[in-house]
Amino acid sequence: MATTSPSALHHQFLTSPHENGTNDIEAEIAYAEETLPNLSSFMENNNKEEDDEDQKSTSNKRYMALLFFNYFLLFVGSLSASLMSKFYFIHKGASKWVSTWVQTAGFPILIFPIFLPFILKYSERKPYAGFTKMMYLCCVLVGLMLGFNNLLISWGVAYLPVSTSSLLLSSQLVFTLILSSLIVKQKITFTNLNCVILITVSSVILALDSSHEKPPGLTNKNYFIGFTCTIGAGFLFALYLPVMEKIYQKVNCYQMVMEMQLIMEITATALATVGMACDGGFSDMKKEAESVFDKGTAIYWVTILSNVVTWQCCFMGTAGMVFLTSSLTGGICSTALLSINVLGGVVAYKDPFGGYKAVSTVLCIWGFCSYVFGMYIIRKKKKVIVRKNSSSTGSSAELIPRRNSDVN
Ligand SMILES: Nc1nc2[nH]cnc2c(=O)[nH]1
Repeated sequence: MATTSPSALHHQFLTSPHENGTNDIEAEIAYAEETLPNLSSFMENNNKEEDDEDQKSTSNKRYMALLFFNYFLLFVGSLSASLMSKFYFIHKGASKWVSTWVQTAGFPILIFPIFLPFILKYSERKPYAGFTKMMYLCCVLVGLMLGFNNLLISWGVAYLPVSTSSLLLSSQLVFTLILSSLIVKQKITFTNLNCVILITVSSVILALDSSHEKPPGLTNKNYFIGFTCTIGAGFLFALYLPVMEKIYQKVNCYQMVMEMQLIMEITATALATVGMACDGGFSDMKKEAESVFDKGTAIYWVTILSNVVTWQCCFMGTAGMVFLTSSLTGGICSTALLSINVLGGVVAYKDPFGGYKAVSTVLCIWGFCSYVFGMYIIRKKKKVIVRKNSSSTGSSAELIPRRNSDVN
């Protein structure tokens, strides 16, 4: 526990970077002071909180395991959901409502991570303990936003070639950078700007390469609808991420993130179910299964089930990434995967792979790796400063405010 007063520690902490010459860290700390004017009281609270298990604190033993698990879910979920959605459309599936509904209809899977730890007495916390009415309301509103996003994505995918929709969707990264700087005060740094530019350029190259893939029957009206819907989805997803980060600032346990996700997905599924019921989606599904899908009824249902499960992995991974890192990192990971999904198409469906796609993939991997490396360096520098301060003051307190946007 700290033996020096928080304000003295704070002062000493702010002066130490000069000795190290680590000006970027100094700027980040000054920024933390600006955005958290009551830093001394924050540090007192921080000390009190030390005993509580904060699963998003990077000093938590299980942080890295949870981070890798969520990234694995996002990676596998995004790649397989994109391949399975494509499989549905390639084999004559055509309902926009069905492709919207499958994105969140896997919400019952969330019951396992939410209730099993309590039932098996692994955790003493009762599911939904500590939830306020406001939190429920926020989850329902975010769920509606997610439901509209899924609907817009389905309209975009139905009308536009994959290349065009992936180009338009990559605009979500620029929106995410802007909206997260407004909503959660995400700092715009060289590292994140460089990554946003490289991944956006990578998608532009990809789209330019395959712009000739425009289907012959696509009318101007449908092109306009697809274009507007995809840009709208990019904007909604870019809003969804920092809004989730804002909500998670009040949360320090992963289980609560899954509980919130369950409410959001039930709301999004309810929206899609109403749409399905009003617009003949359920009868479309039956008709497609019995006579339209060219791989037969059994494979149709397997495709629907695979879509449900893979989309679920994708959303669980996204929520976990935003909780453990930040909305911008979550957005970067999701958008970088859009380009990687193209490689999935090359391997699974023998899509052509030329020079443009190769350059695009290299840029995307470069942008993503340089971002991860930049984050690693910043964390390492911060650890050194904290250790120096701890040894010179005898304090064991974690002096850097644990605010994800500052780090990510
Ligand atoms: N708009 C949008 N919706 C998604 N749903 C899952 N991933 C994404 C994404 O990257 N963008």
